[in-house]
Amino acid sequence: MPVAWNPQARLGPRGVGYALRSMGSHTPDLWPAPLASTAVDADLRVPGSKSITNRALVLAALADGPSTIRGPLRARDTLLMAAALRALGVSVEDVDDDWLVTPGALRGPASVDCGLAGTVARFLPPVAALARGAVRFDGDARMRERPMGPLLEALRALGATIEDDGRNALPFTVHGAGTMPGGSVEIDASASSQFVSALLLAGAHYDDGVTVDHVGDRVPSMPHIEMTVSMLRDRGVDVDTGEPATWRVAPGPIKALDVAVEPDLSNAAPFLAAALVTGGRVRILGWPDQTYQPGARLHEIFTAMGGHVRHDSEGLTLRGPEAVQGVDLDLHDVGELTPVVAAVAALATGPSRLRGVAHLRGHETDRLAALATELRRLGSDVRESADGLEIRPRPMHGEVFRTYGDHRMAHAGAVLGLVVPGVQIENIATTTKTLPDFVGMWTSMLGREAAA
Ligand SMILES: O=C(O)C1=C[C@@H](OP(=O)(O)O)[C@@H](O)[C@H](O)C1
Ligand SMILES: C=C(OP(=O)(O)O)C(=O)O
Repeated sequence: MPVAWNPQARLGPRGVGYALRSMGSHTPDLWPAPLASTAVDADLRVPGSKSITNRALVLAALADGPSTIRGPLRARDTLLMAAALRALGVSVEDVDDDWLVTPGALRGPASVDCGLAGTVARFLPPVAALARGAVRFDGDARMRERPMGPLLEALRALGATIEDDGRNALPFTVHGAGTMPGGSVEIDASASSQFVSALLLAGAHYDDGVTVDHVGDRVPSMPHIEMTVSMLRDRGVDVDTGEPATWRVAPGPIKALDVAVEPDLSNAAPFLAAALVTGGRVRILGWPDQTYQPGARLHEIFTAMGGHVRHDSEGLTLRGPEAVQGVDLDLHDVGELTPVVAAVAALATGPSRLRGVAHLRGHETDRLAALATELRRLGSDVRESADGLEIRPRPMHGEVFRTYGDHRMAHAGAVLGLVVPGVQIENIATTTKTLPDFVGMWTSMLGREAAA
């Protein structure tokens, strides 16, 4: 019989009692999350960053010559981006593990499937406005609900013709005229930093460039905008960030550039969390010295939760503590880390407050509602506020953990399943959005064969 996990028990999450779990047959769409029979001890390499790969693809498509993207992520979000660029007339060829991107005249008619990728849905309409012809955008049912309005309005103000059904959301058609006037625009980017990144990525090809003024509540995920600015500057684009909440991209060429993609540090989060909650050790190989990825904050966050983190030339190593500590954190800048941090918080010895992340309600699912529901289902005491979660750890028990088509919900469930017997994750395949083989990596981290 499965035993319940109890944060108050002195045994702590490393207790051998967790190791027992029925290995019987399971419903095909439910993945029995493996328990850690001992403290995790592993060295891992995670695939390339989604955010860097998709920016590199867009910039290579707009560049003045061919670019090689080394070690790109090949997962649903980036394969959709590559397919969309091909549909627009760009050549994206596989060369061993790399992608060779050769720009072509952007043209419609074309159809773009955004799937559930915010980066595809937000970064490509400003590019499609530069194409000659009609470019139709659509995506998964949930992508039709994710915020798009401020970006579409901004593009219209900059000279684009966009036809939609009056909801200012997917599906819509961008009628590209081959050129875009550009200029200055105000936008409320409080729902997504991707609105700003999108305008900056294409803006150098607009006749007057683009000046984006954010008006509204603070912009989330600022490191992702800094990543955009830095990748533009690496390609010779003049970006002025002198005034707060204003970005100006001067018109001009985007230089072709060969780049190596950093590992995806947000996807490293569940693996590092595995060391934290089992009192083990995980090293992520090739952790960059300098990065704009939000995962850089994991060092500080997991240290605050009791982990011992060391970054050296080999990678980033996390050693788990005897007991995980609760935290009070503003995750506004690094919202995509929230699901995994919430899972660890539910396994802590004290309460946690995660705040500043109202924009997560517009992500792959309403992540605040989803986390509150699923953590409660397993036994936690969770209070959902407008912009965050308060989590009071309680003894947890095995249950179905629903993912709502959200890869990071699946990561959160897997972390819980390491120490809570009997957790079954619905639709683990949703992890392929940004990681081609989460199950394989997870089970090999635990020294097991993949069973899904
Ligand atoms: O630009 C990017 O690559 C991203 C920006 C962020 O979006 P939001 O600002 O909408 O949170 C982040 O959550 C997303 O995973 C990736
Ligand atoms: C919010 C996320 O994705 P997207 O790029 O689809 O917005 C995410 O990966 O956590």
